[in-house]
Amino acid sequence: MHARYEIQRSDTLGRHLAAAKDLKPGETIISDEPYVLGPTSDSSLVCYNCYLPLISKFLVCKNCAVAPVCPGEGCPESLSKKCHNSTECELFRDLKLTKGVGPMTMVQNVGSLLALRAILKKETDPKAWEEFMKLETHLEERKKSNIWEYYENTVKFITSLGVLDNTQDEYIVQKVCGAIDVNSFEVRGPPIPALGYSQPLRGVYLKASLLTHDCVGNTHVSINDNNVLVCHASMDIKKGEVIYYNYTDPLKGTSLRQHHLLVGKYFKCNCDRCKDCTELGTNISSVICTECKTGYVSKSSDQQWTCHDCKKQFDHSNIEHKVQCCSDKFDVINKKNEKELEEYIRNVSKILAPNHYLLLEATQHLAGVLRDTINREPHPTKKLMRRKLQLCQELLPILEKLCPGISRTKAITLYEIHATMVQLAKKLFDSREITGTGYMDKLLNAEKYLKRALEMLFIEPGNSPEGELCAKALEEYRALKVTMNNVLDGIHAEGKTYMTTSKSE
Ligand SMILES: C[S@@+](CC[C@H](N)C(=O)[O-])C[C@H]1O[C@@H](n2cnc3c(N)ncnc32)[C@H](O)[C@@H]1O
Repeated sequence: MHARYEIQRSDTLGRHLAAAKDLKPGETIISDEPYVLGPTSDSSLVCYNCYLPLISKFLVCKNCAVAPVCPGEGCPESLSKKCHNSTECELFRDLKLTKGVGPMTMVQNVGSLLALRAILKKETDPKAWEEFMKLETHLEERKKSNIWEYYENTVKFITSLGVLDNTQDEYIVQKVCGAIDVNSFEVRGPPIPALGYSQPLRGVYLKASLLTHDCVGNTHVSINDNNVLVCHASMDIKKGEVIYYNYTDPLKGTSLRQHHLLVGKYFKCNCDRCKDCTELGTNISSVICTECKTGYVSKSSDQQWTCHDCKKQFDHSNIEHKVQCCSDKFDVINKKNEKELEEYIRNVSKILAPNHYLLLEATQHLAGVLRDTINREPHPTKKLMRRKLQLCQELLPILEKLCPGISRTKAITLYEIHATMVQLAKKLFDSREITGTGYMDKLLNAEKYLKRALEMLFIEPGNSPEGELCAKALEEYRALKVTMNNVLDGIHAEGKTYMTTSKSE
């Protein structure tokens, strides 16, 4: 395979990746095995082998007699990744024999397992360790912050094991913790049986850790069941252009994204979106002007809140207090309750710009609640379907701007639009509110959304929720084709020919 990227270095970005050739959307740029994988630093006890939570009982690995593992029959067969592998097991056995390390020490230090595993690679994979130690750590900034103190327990624990051999133990352990914090990716843990969710893990990937950030990325990253990270181009990337990955949530406003980057990654983002107070015309952080009542008030780079239309300037504490009140209100409402979400949207729409991130978040929750109701009820109403469709269609143009090209949230939104269009069209046809031709028009329109969703979902790993959605969407695509043929047959049976009457909805 020809190299798709090259490593470059600049004063502002440090080491980063640039395209070594023109890259097409969906093209694989990086495929990367984890250097290290493990529980987060604030994790409760999990099995060292499969990462399922150990709630009240656990066994100890038979060989090393140190690592806490699943009780009963052991780890589920399907989770055969063996994260507590034979190399680690032997190292732990040595620690038991030479240092008297017991299982309770490991139980108490599950939050330091990732750092310990990263350090043990020094012996087992010295070349990778060398690369790992070159990662950005921001050690000087960390020394001056609470994070240094936060990791003191990890320093104590690892030092007590005697796995490092010099007086620089504290420095090395803090450096390892810094490299993990600055460079790790969130990895989905195994689904917890009966609960249906997974605990997040963290993984460091040496190649992917060189991806630099932009609030509008040009890549799509997924991590498959074997914990292999795959980075695809999400749009056209020309040879020589920087390859970006968005470290933050694209549906959050600039202040929140910048705070996240500053606190967790130690830099101030200066991308085009961050420099534009309208955030690419979305006004995702803006409020409605109380002076002219129609314009949007946004914060410019000089921290001044100004109405784009009437130019009135507002006191920052006043606006920020208003937004904070809307955010506090959102925190306390029941996000599974349709009425509460509708009321919240109605109330804050009087204060916040229509695409404000708080409204987008409420919209996403409400669309999810409506989806569940529509799929659960035997006879969901058209009103419910139309409302869900409206919410998803409001979200789509924002996603097109903030996540151009291939995007997971966009794929899910497109899929949901298609699903509701199909359900609504069937209901209208069954109640004879539309003719066969009208039904066909609506199905063709839904098919366009489904095809776009599928184009994006195809690159998702098989066993991820998105991969499962891809399989479901493919089934529904086949079923849609069958329905369309049946509808066409019905039209022909009436002696008519089908000619589309609408372009799109
Ligand atoms: C995951 S590392 C990326 C590789 C890193 N540049 C290096 O030299 O090893 C993340 C760090 O890269 C730097 N970085 C990434 N994106 C940046 C950006 N858009 N502007 C400034 N610095 C950035 C920051 O120092 C950040 O903490």
